[in-house]
Amino acid sequence: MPARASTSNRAPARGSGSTRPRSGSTAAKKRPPAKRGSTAARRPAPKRTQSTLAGSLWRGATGTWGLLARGAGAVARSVARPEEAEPLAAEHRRDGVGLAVLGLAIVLGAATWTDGIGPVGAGLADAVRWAIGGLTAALPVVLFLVALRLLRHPPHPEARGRLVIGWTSVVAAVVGIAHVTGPDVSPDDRTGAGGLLGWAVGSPLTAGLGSVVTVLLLVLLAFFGLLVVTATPVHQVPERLREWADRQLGRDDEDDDDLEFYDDEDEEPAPKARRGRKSAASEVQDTLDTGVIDHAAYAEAPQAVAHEPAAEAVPVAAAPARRAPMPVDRTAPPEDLPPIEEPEQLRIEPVEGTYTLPSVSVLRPGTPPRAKSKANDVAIEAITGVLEQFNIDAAVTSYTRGPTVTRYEIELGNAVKVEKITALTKNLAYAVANDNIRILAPIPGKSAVGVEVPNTDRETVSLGDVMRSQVAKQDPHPMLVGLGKDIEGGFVCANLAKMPHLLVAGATGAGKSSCINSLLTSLLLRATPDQLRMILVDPKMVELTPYDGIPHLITPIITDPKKAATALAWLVEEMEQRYQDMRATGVRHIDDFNRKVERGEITAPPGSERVYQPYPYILTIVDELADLMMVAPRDVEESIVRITQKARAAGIHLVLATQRPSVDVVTGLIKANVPSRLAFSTSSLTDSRVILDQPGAEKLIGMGDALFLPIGAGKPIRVQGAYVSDAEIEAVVEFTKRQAEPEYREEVFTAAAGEKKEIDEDIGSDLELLVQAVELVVTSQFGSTSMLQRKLRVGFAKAGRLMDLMESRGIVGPSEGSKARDVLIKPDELESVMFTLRGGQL
Ligand SMILES: Nc1ncnc2c1ncn2[C@@H]1O[C@H](COP(=O)(O)OP(=O)(O)OP(=O)(O)O)[C@@H](O)[C@H]1O
Repeated sequence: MPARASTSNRAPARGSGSTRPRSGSTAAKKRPPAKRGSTAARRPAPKRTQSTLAGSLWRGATGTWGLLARGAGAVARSVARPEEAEPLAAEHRRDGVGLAVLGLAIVLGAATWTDGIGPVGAGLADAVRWAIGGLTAALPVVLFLVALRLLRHPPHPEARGRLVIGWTSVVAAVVGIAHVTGPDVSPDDRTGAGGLLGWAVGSPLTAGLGSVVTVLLLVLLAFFGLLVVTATPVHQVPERLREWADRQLGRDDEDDDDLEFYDDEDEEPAPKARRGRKSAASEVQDTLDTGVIDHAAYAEAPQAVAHEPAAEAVPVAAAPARRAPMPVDRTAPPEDLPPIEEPEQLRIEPVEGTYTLPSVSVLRPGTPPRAKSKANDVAIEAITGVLEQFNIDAAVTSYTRGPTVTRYEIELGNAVKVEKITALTKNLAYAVANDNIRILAPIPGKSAVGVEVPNTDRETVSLGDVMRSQVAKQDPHPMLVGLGKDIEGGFVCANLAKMPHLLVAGATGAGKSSCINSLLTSLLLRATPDQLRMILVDPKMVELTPYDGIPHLITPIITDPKKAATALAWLVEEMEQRYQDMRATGVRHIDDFNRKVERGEITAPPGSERVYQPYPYILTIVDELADLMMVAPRDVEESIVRITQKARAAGIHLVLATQRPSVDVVTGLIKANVPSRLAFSTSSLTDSRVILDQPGAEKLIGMGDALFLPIGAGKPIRVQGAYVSDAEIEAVVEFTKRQAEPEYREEVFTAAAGEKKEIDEDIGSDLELLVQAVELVVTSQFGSTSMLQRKLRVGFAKAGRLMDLMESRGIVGPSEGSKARDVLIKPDELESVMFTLRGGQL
């Protein structure tokens, strides 16, 4: 249990920061024992056999001499080259220097303030007096403080240069001032004023500038020295003084007894007692060496963990017993369910006869989950080892094992910064031998830091298990889909109608297609064609082929991106139509509309030839958004934005998948309107940011490992995607196909063309001329009317009309007098513009 480590425990760890070996045992291993040991063992044996008295004496003398010589040599070498000698810890060297300075303070104090000192001490005091004059009287106090500082604080090698410059300036200024302002002294006896040093600093300045100016300059030098020593820029002086005063006041409240426990100071801030112990001087120095301390955080830290003090932390071995790793309700074993009988969406008539949903028993069960395995114990040991090596007061208190990763929960001791764990990400990854670890600091909703480590023995989550789980059973909504299992082993389902639109993205091979298969299979298990209609867009031509011919389709699977753009335009029209009906009947959601139509509570207005029918949900799945965005970026983006902004109430939902989550595919507008995101493993942090607006997906490990960010959630949840095999898909699809035929709606492709016909009227007989004009303007990126006159051999009036037609279609900007107009279309968008101009035909 890594409760606060004692000083003796810390020593070797500090050593680890130096170039010397970290632990004694390692040091022992690294020293070359073979040389010393073997030499010592071999040498005496042959000599003992032929010894005489004289010879023995001679050998004894030479041996003793040799030993002494080797000992002296070793000491000399250790002083000269400590890194090659028997290691002396940095702490011991610093303690030695501190004690030596303390000894010097005692000697000088005795020599200066008393008579009880011998000739050596007196001589030393005289020499010091000769060097710095009257300031010698204060030197023992200064040396005492320096000794305290050395003994109580860890070294800060990076501050050494600054401190030397600062203190040199201060000392030079003080002895200089003492020389100028002190009594006149003879060159033979400078002991009264600033001594030899004072004379060296003060006399040249006084000779050149006069004593008043010299004193002023030396005061400035002393001030500069203090600024350097305290690492305080001039503009921060008031702030630092205020902080210092605050600390002084705070310290006055503390119990004086605390001061007695004043011991070593270490990087780890300790609880209240430690704060009390800290002298103002040491706090100032901490501030100087480490930058401004966040005192608010410092004060709050003990409270943050007050409910669970470090002393009561559960030892690692007991951790799993203390916490139930899995919530029972969500991980209850899946069970066979009858098909949903009372769906929320109302039936409509197109399917003749009764439509039976496929049974979920068609889907196979997955690997049985395991609450723990040997791999978990090994990982706990590795993580605990890292915490101990770095002397962090924290412990692995429990863990939750998911199908793909296990999350180890680390609880921190008092006043341990969370950043200390996050800074160790690489060391933790090294210790568990996996570079895909993810740190959650903290775990949302918990006072613990989470370390997610991939399981070496991962489990497959089958869609069958998810759809048979209690979570799925409790919600009979036809749009409920099985997503997978979360990190705690709980099943995760999502209602597509509530999302209301979903972006699925991730690198190739990360598990998107498997996810879309799971979504589609879930829907086929739950929704009849009366409840749900689909438009499937599959520009890759292979991914969605198994679903060809299912009765839920409104159109055959669309593989042509241009046709997909047209279908999206139709969806916009359909949405508007539904809105008009809802407005006319005063309902706000398609579910209410359907319910009221079913009950006969609303009918079409008198005089209208229409008969209201319940509307099915419409789900459009685009398997590769990038392909659509390449063909007709503007139209596709516009349709998607219009659908996503309003379609929720109209029962129209989009699932957009892409393996290229770049900003030109998932544009800002699309992102802003598709609030639910499912990110599979991405190849870069940038991609993760595009999908989730935060990092994380780049740390996923593929094969269905995903981060799910549902609408309104701040933090994504980690989910292992459900897997459904091709055979299972085929079985489900076959079952649905036997029930009913798809009823394709021709208007999906003709409606948009019809709309274009109106545009054609506007263009009239000038279509071919306009097409040529657009081609000219877009390829040359030069919107000039006179160019059109020249190249198309038309008159000024005709060229002007063509230009106006182009302006009305957003191809060129408005007229700017005699200047050429701005061309708003790039050459690579030309094809889609032509397609639109020609009324959706090539
Ligand atoms: N949820 C899952 N559970 C287990 N294995 C999975 C899961 N999802 C994907 N895999 C494995 O990963 C492989 C690739 O997955 P998939 O084809 O879904 O990736 P993709 O992201 O769609 O790739 P692409 O963009 O190239 O189509 C699958 O063949 C399967 O073996």
